[in-house]
Amino acid sequence: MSEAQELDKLRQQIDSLDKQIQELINQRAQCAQDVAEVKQKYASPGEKVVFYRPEREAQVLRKVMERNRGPLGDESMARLFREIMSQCLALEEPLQVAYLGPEGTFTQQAAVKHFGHAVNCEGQVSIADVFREVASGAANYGVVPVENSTEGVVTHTLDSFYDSNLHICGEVTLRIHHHLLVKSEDQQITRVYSHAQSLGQCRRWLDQNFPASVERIAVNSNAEAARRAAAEEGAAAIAGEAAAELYELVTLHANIEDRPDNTTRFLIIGRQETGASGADKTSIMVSNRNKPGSLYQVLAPFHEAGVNLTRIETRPDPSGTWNYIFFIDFEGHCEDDAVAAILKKLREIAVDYKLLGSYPRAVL
Ligand SMILES: O=C(O)C(=O)C[C@]1(C(=O)O)C=C[C@@H](O)C=C1
Repeated sequence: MSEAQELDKLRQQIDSLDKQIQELINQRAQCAQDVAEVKQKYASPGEKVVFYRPEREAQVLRKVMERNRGPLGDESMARLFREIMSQCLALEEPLQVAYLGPEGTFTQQAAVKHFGHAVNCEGQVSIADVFREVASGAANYGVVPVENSTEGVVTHTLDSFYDSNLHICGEVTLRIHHHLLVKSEDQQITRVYSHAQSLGQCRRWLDQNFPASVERIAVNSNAEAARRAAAEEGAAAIAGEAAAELYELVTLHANIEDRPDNTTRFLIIGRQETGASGADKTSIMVSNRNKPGSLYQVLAPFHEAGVNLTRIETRPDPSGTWNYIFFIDFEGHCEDDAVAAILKKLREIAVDYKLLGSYPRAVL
């Protein structure tokens, strides 16, 4: 057989498989439409039907990864299903998602990683605006950064939960690669723009590669930094690929983050609580009297029940000087017996306590 004949034979196979895949995807989409009808049928009069089910999506993606035998990798296969499910959900209800913008930020990338491409993403100016959009119902869900493996906590996000009734219904993690971006290669760089967190994530690289006379200027977002680098002579930006593409910048140095495993975790916030997926996390905020042993009192129930803490963060309590709020993340769902018993104990002993949400552990 000639090359052309061999290729023709294989391509016929691909055409036939594509036809079957396409038919199956449409059958799946039809099922999702039927699911939507069932959800509507059983809703109480006047109840707002919740079409998006994060726990079910996490289960679907985990199953895809578990049964995958290749040659496509587990994550690549899950990303394909992520998109199929995104399109299926859009048939049930087109979701509005508010994210910390503007366009080109890592938070936008996180939103797409979590929801797929079939949602309407709207960039917001601040974390407070993301919370407001979701609380007012203008957006179904919001995406905000909460911590970075190099620079630590995003305090605005944690503080926003203090007087909000929104729930955490998901998390996404994103490997963050920063690049030094310029409008053209042949200019003298006199200042570098970026978000304060990103300047921190590239501190050592900046120290080694630029003299102190090159100003480091913190701006609202990496995308705003890229916009300035595109507009101003002598300016460079530290930002990601999406911002570089959006503002047509040249990458002078790639991957300049100090730590190669630099990762940011984002939260999905919404107005509904999320059911158990089988591999979940719970986030709470709790404060106790400022006296010896008060943190121990809060943590003891976790130790006694053998429940693993994944993070603990302390923030000043806005209602009293030198009082503190602990933000605690741990494994398990608030419907699990062991977790429910811990939460009951905390409600009894703590001065203030709020369940921020139980949600599926990040799959992708
Ligand atoms: O199972 C559901 O509740 C569905 O609506 C179906 C489906 C899917 O396509 O698998 C779509 C959207 C939901 O967020 C979860 C899953």
